[in-house]
Amino acid sequence: MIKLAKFPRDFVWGTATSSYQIEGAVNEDGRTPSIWDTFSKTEGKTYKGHTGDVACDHYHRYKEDVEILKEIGVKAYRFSIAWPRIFPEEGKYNPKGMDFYKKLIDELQKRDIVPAATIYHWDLPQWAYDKGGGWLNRESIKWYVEYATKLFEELGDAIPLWITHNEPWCSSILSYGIGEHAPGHKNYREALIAAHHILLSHGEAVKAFREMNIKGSKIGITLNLTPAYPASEKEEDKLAAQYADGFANRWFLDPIFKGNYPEDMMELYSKIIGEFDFIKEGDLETISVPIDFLGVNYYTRSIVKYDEDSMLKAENVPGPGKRTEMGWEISPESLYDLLKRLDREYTKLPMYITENGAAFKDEVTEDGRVHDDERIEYIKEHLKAAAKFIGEGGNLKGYFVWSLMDNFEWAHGYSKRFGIVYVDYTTQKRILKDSALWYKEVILDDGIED
Ligand SMILES: OC[C@H]1NNC[C@@H](O)[C@@H]1O
Repeated sequence: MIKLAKFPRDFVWGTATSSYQIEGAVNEDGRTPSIWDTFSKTEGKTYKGHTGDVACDHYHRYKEDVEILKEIGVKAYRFSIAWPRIFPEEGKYNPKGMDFYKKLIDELQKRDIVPAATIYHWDLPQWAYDKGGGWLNRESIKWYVEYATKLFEELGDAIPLWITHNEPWCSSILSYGIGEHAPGHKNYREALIAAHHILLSHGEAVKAFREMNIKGSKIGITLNLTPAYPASEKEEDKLAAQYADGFANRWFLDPIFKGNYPEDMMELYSKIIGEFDFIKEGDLETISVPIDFLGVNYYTRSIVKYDEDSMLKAENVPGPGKRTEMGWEISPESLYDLLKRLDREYTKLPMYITENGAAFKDEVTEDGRVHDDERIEYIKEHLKAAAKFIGEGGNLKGYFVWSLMDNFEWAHGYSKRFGIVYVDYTTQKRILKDSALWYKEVILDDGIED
């Protein structure tokens, strides 16, 4: 068989999840509600009112799930830590909450699986939101640094890869501006304030991490990035793509890697939100403190045409490619373009694809299997794009499939399945889909064969 794409021997093959999406046990061992507990219980916010109350019951089944990770043969496992388990109230540390993660890490270490921990994957403690709107309150930075510092103290060098935030675009723009995610605000000025404080909290946590000098551990941030393409060669469509790129990507990449917000977007946004009075002296220096790696979450691209009436002067145009169950166009070549652009314009640091994957209509067939050929094809094509980038000298060090298992897909509830492991939510039975069996072979071969 010919090898389609070969990866380095030390390439980090992984899968990813997050606390609120898989753990359940929302009232156990001292955990208090997060904004997602509140949001998912608010009428009309999630598909059929689905919540993370039980999810995949991972809090009780973590040993079984780590055994599945071993069976698939992953080298690393990316999970997130639930802030409301660690600090159920402001300033009140909860050791029982930390114990769960110590047991999870212990199970991973016993199987030589590298833990990669995301500090914040959207489950802000409700108490933080109740104090001035959570990320709208500049005090959130202090609360976050206290939380992160406790994690560094208790888990420190047991976690070789620390990720400060997952997708700040989602925890700010989607959550405070568009309103699709918790806390469900629809105020663009608030969205930019939240984004600024989240980025500041990232920088302050990196500074705290450096002061603790944790041997063998690295720290970075994960951004969801969506390359934007003009619908035509018309200048106005190119301008639309520039704004769409600024909206999705540069508003976060520039402060982190260039120490400034993008001028064109500042100008565009100033017409909408007025003064940027929430940006204080020294903030951008903090946000742009050096990190060790960049996590890239990639799913799809956008194609836009000029639209005079829209805030961003851009209107999405459907692409020609096939779509996933999320309606996202499948565009592996755009992942290659994205990685090349990051390398060219932003950073030579190591990068990890910390999420890539797809939702498809998965069914358990007569044979008790899930023949998810579309997901295999999706992952294969994106791995080929990654291999091409590496082959050209790109500093890509790893790839984490989103997701290890089907889980709570936020506003879509359990209606969208991203896992390479199927979860029967009535029995909590796990079934390795064909994609998990295929991924196992890819990991064994460090490469893809057709
Ligand atoms: O939409 C799929 C995934 N995208 N990134 C963040 C995760 O929490 C989502 O489930």
